[in-house]
Amino acid sequence: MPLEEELFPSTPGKFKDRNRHVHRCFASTSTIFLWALFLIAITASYLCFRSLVDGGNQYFSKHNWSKQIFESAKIRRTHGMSVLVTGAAGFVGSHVSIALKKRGDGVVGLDNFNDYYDVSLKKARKNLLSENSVFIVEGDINDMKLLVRLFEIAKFTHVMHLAAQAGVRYAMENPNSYIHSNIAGLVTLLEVCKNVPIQPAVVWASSSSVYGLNEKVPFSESDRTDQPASLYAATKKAGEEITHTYNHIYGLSITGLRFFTVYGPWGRPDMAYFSFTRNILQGKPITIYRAKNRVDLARDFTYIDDVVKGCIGSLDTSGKSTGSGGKKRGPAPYRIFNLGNTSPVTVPMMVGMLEKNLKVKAKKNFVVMPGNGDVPFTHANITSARKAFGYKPATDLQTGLKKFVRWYLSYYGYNQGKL
Ligand SMILES: O=C(O)[C@H]1O[C@H](OP(=O)(O)OP(=O)(O)OC[C@H]2O[C@@H](n3ccc(=O)[nH]c3=O)[C@H](O)[C@@H]2O)[C@H](O)[C@@H](O)[C@@H]1O
Repeated sequence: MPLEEELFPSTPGKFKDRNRHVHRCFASTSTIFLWALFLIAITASYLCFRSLVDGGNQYFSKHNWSKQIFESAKIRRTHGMSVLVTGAAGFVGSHVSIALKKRGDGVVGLDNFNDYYDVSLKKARKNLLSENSVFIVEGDINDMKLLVRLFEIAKFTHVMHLAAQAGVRYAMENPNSYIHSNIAGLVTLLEVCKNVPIQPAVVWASSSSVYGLNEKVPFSESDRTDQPASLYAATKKAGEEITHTYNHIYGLSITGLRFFTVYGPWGRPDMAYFSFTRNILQGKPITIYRAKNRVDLARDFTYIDDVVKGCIGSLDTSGKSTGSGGKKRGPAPYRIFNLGNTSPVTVPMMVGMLEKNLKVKAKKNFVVMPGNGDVPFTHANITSARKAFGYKPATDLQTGLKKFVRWYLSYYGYNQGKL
C-alpha cells in the first residue's frame, strides 16, 4: 500500500475509523483529565465546607458556652452576688445553687460528674438546675485554665466551694482521689481566686470529721482538730490550714463550714441513711456498726434545708477579700463554723425511723465498728454560726427522713408500682 494511502486512506471509512480512533483516544484522555479535575474540585470544596462548618460550630458553641455562663452569672436583685458553685451537681451544691438563683443571685455551677456514685443522679440534679436557669460547666477544679476562663467571663463576687471527694470510709480504697480533689483541687481554685483583679470571698465545705477523736462534747470550733481518724478528715483539716495561708498571705476572705452528716432529698447514695433505704426496700440486709462495748454510734444528722440556710448566711456575711492580682491589701476575714443540728441520734434509732416511714422491717446485722476511719459520735455546738448569721436548724431527723423517703419513693418510681 502506497505511503500516502496508508497515511491518508482513500476510503472515508478507513480515514474516518482512524480519525475516530485518534479522536476517541484524545477524548478519553481529556475526559479522564476533566473527571480528575472535577473530583479534585469536589474534594477541595467539601474539605473547605467541612472546615468552615467545624470552625463555625466551634465558634458558635464556644460563643454559646460563654454566653450561657455570662447569663447564668447575672445578678438579678439589688446588692445581689454572683457565685461560682463548685460541686454544683452534688447534693449540697445543687440545693445551694437553686436557693441562690431563686432569690436573684447569679450562679454558675462547676462539676466534673465523676463516678464515685451514680452519675445519673448527678445528671438529674443538673436537669433540675437547668430548669432553674443555673448553667453547670462540666470540668474539674484542677483545671486552672478553665477556672481562669470562667473568671474572665463572669466577675464572681463569691465562690461556694463544695466540690470534694466525700465519704469517710472510701478513703481506704482510693486515697489519691482525696488528695486530688480536697488538696490539689483546692489549691488550684485558691490560686485562681487570689490572682484575679477583684478577689471573690470563698466559702467552702469542711467537715465535722475534723474533730476526729475529740471527746469534748458538744464539738466547738475551738476544740482540738489535730487527731483525724480518717484520711478524708485529714484532707479536710489540711484544707482548713491551706485556706488559712491564702487568707494570711493574699487577703482572701475565707469561711470554712464543718457540715455534720447532711441528709435529705436528692442526697448522696453512699451515705448510710440512703443506702439503708435502698437495701430495706430491696429486702437486703443492712450492716449497723457499733462500738466495741456494744455502744451505738451516733450522728448529729443535719437536714439539707438547714445547711442551705447556713451556706447562704455564710455567703451573706463573708466580708470582702482585700487583695488583688495576687497582692494582699489588708487583713480579710477568716472564719470557721459548725453547721450541725445539735441533737445527735443513734444509728439504730435512725434505722427505726426509716422502717416506720418505709413501712418495712430492716434485716439488721450488727457488727463491731471496723477500724475504717469512723468516729463514735458527733455533736455540734452551733453558737458561733447563730451569732454570726442567725443559724438555727429547724428540722429534726424524724421530719427530715420523712421528706427524704417521700422523695426517694417518687424519684425511684416506687409510687408508680415500679421496683
Ligand atoms: O459529718 C461529716 O462531716 C461527714 O458526714 C458523713 O459521714 P458519716 O457521718 O460517716 O455518714 P454516713 O456514712 O452516712 O454514716 C453515718 C453513720 O452510719 C454508720 N454506718 C455507715 C454505713 C454502714 O454500712 N453502717 C453504719 O452503721 C456510720 O458508722 C456512721 O455512724 C459524710 O459521708 C461525709 O462526707 C461528711 O463529711
